Amino acid sequence: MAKYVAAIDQGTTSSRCMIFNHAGEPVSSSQMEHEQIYPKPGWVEHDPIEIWSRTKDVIHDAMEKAGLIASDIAAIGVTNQRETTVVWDKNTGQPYYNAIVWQDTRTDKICDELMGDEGQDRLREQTGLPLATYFSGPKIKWILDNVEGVREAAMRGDAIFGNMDTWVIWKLTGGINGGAHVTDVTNASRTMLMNLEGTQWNDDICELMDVPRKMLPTIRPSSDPEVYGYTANNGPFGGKIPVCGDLGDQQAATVGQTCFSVGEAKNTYGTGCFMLLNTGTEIVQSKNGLLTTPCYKFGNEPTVYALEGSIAIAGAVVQWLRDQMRLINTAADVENLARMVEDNGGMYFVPAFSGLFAPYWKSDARGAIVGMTRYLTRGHFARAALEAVAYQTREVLDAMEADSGVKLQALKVDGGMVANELLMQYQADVLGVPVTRPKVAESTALGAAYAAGLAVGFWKNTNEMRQNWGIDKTWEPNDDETPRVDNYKMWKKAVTRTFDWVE
Ligand SMILES: Nc1ncnc2c1ncn2[C@@H]1O[C@H](COP(=O)(O)OP(=O)(O)O)[C@@H](O)[C@H]1O
Ligand SMILES: O=P(O)(O)OC[C@H](O)CO
Repeated sequence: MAKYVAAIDQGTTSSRCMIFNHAGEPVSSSQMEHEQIYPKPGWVEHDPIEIWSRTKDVIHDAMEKAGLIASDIAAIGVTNQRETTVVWDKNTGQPYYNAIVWQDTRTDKICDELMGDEGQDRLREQTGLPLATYFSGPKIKWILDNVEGVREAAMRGDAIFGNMDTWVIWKLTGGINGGAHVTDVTNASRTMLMNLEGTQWNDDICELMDVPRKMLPTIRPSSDPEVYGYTANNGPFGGKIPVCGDLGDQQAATVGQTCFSVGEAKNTYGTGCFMLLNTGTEIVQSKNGLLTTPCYKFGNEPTVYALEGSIAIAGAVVQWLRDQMRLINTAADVENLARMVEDNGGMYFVPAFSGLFAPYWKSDARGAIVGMTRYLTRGHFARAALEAVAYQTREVLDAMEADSGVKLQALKVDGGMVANELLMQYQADVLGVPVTRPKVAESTALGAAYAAGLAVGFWKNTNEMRQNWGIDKTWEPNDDETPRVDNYKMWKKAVTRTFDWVE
């Protein structure tokens, strides 16, 4: 009897393989970063071949560390950076172009044209999303319009599209030898080509964006007892295992944090930062700049939806301080550097590197550092960068409370940045509610494992998963009102300085 479930988490910064036992505890883990490619200002790409190669490496490594073979694994779940777009030749397995990453802003003109006179919310009712560079539909159009021969190949049925979930599942289940070309409702929705209601491709929007319908994957449940496909004997797991869980990474973290009831929310601090609030089977349209998105669909049960506050730059600002500014050597160093100063010294850093996402949706905003004086030191840069993550989260939480009428009592957090204790305390101070980190902070991978395990009966129901959740640490808000009131007011003022920058 297989005692474990494997999860592959293909994130913006790295790819991970984690193996969990029935108690939802990680028994093995392996992670590798991949290259971030910046060909022009505002453009961000990944190499899909490098990503698949890293994925295979982390699978081998995680299996080897735990001394496991394929028959020990009951099921595999995949979770992924959402929206990032790959178009490849199904006969050769070769991508026609690098993956265009969710943060990439090259489709701003395409989005402007698509808006026409109707504005940013033209497709919001059907898709739950504003027209923005973030989503895959316009990225597919860019590849079809700009890479020679791809449109013709798509018309012939040779060029196929996928987000990273689709790419990884296709590869895992055999690739050119009959790999499954599938996605799940959570990922499909982020293309802007899917109807929220009914969770099917919308032919009118496909036509509007000039995307041939036949290049799109089949939309399946996030946890699918019918199984997307099986790993090949000569694949990285070395044997036949059902691949039957697929969730966008933010939805996976919501599942991993066991937010199964209406009104439960989590916030994940990775490259970006994403807060999701479970709204049940009801589709709640946002009036305050949030997204409406499927949260998960388990088998034949109805789709559960969420309100989402997406922040483009969170951990990415720390990477930028490390890789481009060379202020720190490792991401973790940012905490010590920030602790060298008492406060932000009046400096506010709005990292609108990819424009501003929720709640503003301004593609033409760009980053700004304001309030600078000669008093400031390197420590203030680190401090202001971390504070920016906390203020952006407050903006999203305010919007979520306004949209849902739910007053959050505590915030469940996870992701790479929650190792940063200074940030977590400041987050509690800015929000005025406790912030809680679970025992397993890799909620994203755990959520993908839960989706796959549920499909094969490894976990019987969501109650079993809830029992696995436990608290590692809680940060209580400080009594001092300054961060909540005065600093947040200055942050709001700083944000306005980034608007309308791109001509
Ligand atoms: N101790 C830390 N303090 C602040 N940021 C951190 C810390 N550790 C990691 N990070 C940031 O967290 C991000 C990685 O988190 P992760 O959840 O793995 O992201 P992703 O899923 O987007 O690849 C990186 O952007 C990194 O800069
Ligand atoms: O890779 P992450 O964790 O920053 O998540 C990226 C999101 O899925 C983008 O929508």
